[in-house]
Amino acid sequence: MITRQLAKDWTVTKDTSFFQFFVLRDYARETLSLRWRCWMTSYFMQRYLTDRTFYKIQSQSIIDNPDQRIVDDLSSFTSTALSFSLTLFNAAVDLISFSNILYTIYPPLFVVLLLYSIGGTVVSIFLGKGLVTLNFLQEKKEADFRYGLVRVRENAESIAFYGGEDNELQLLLQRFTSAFENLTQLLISSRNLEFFTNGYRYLIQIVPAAVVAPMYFSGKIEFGVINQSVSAFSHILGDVSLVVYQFQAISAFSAVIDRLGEFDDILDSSRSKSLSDPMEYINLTYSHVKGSQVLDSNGSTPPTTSPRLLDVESLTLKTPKSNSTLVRDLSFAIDEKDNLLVVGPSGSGKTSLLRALAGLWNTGKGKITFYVEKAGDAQSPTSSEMAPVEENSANVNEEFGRPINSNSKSVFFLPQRPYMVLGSLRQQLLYPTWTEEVVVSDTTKPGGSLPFLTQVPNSKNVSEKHRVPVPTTDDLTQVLEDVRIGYILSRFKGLDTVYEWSSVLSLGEQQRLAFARLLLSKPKLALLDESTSALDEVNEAHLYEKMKAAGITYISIGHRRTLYAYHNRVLDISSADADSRQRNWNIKFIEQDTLHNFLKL
Ligand SMILES: Nc1ncnc2c1ncn2[C@@H]1O[C@H](COP(=O)(O)OP(=O)(O)OP(=O)(O)O)[C@@H](O)[C@H]1O
Repeated sequence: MITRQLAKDWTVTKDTSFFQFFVLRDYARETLSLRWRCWMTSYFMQRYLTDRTFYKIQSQSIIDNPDQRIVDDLSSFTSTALSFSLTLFNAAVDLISFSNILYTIYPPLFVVLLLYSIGGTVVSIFLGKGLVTLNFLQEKKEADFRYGLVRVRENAESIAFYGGEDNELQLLLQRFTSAFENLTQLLISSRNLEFFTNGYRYLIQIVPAAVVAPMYFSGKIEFGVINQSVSAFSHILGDVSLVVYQFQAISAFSAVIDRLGEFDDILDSSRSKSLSDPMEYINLTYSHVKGSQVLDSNGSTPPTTSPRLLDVESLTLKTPKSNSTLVRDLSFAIDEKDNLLVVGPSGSGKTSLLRALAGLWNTGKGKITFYVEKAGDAQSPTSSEMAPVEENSANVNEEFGRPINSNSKSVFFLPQRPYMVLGSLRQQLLYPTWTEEVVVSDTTKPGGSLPFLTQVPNSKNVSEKHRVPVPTTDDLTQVLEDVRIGYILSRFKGLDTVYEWSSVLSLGEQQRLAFARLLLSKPKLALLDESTSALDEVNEAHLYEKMKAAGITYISIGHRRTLYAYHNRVLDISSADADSRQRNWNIKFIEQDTLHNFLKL
């Protein structure tokens, strides 16, 4: 009795262990897939955020929804690729084991089975050939729909002010309907394929028994061989019919591969050359050599002996795709403490000039040279201390003569729309000069970290890369006082609480926060695109005074007359005439008298 109970227990334990094996196998597969995804995600993200590829993709609308490709496609690629490989491996082992059995019993049965499966595969491919495209479109449409919802969340206040809920609802419904219609097509195609697959699966079940039974009745084989042949037959049928049985999953997988392949090609091409690949381009360089100080009667070069910061030579700037000329043959130079105001009618190309200076646009021709260090150099010496070494072309792509990453912290750009990062107030202030290294804890190892994410080569290491000490809490508090938004510290309970800053701060406060970043970063040259447009004149004057006191030279774009008071020259760009070869700009010194007249008007 006891022995029987023990034997039963042992059998139960044995069965349980057998099933535990499957649990462990699935766990191992999922873990492997997760790690693979982790590596691929950091690999794709790193290339996406290098060389401003994200900007090129977005501004030139090169591919749809890169975010969805990084999140969803990579996830389903890694998990499906692994489970397919295991399925293929199992099928191969199964096929080898059972082919021999079936072939020994009755070779023609084996041949019939092979022909049947080849025929089935051809018909499935024919019936389901539209599924890949439909799956590709489904991914795109679902992502478009989700992006529409994200935009509503991001622009909640503007939509609420406009009272645009009904329009938003219609736009979102359009996107959803489009996804729904495509999914309906997908379901119909899948249904047709499924009809065939079911027929294919059951039609042939009877064949092995029907073929082998007569052999049993004629005494050629034993009864057990019939069962053996049926079992071997169905195993081999499953193995050689993988394409037929899994066609829907395979078509979804190929859609994912197509989307990722397309994305991968874009990321690769962006690395080797510009995505637009024009014949002519603007040559942007960062140099350690002091610029020559040629005096020019038209005011494009100031008569000073201060160190040179920027040279713009014969710059003709065009829009990226339409190739229409915005600025023709522009030349000017900026020395230290030489503050330039850029004015002109709306749409004349003022922001585009800044885009060219930042290296975001290179369509056109001419040369831009910054005489400052690029990011990652040792702590900046003053310009007068700069050694007259040969031109620094380290950040210029030799092959194509284009900047690889000229995001020098000696030159600081403040864009027209203030940008608030996701995070705490401290992170807002440290952005973009300092950043904390990403360390993601590995839940499988207490206190461990995932190696793939921490080894991203591009992640900035504060202490080594910038060698400028990270501002302390006191520095951050002080700079908030300097830009007159010290009060937000008590309102938002210190520097380390996380809010949706673009929603809880007014536009003017966001602009002052952007100036706080600038003052902390202490660049040599700041390029400001209507960066005080939301501020009152008193605050505007205060911020310009702070910049001057910090020894920052600046180029500003703006429409306000009050801005003339903080600049010594003005570059006036007029709208370019497509038929004319004349230059459409002029540059003048701002005389105090002229200034007073202006301000009086
Ligand atoms: N990505 C783009 N592709 C093609 N054309 C563009 C692109 N971005 C802007 N433009 C066009 O380039 C022209 C100049 O734009 P830009 O933003 O430089 O004007 P702006 O002088 O700064 O105007 P505003 O004073 O209104 O800000 C505009 O006609 C604009 O439509």
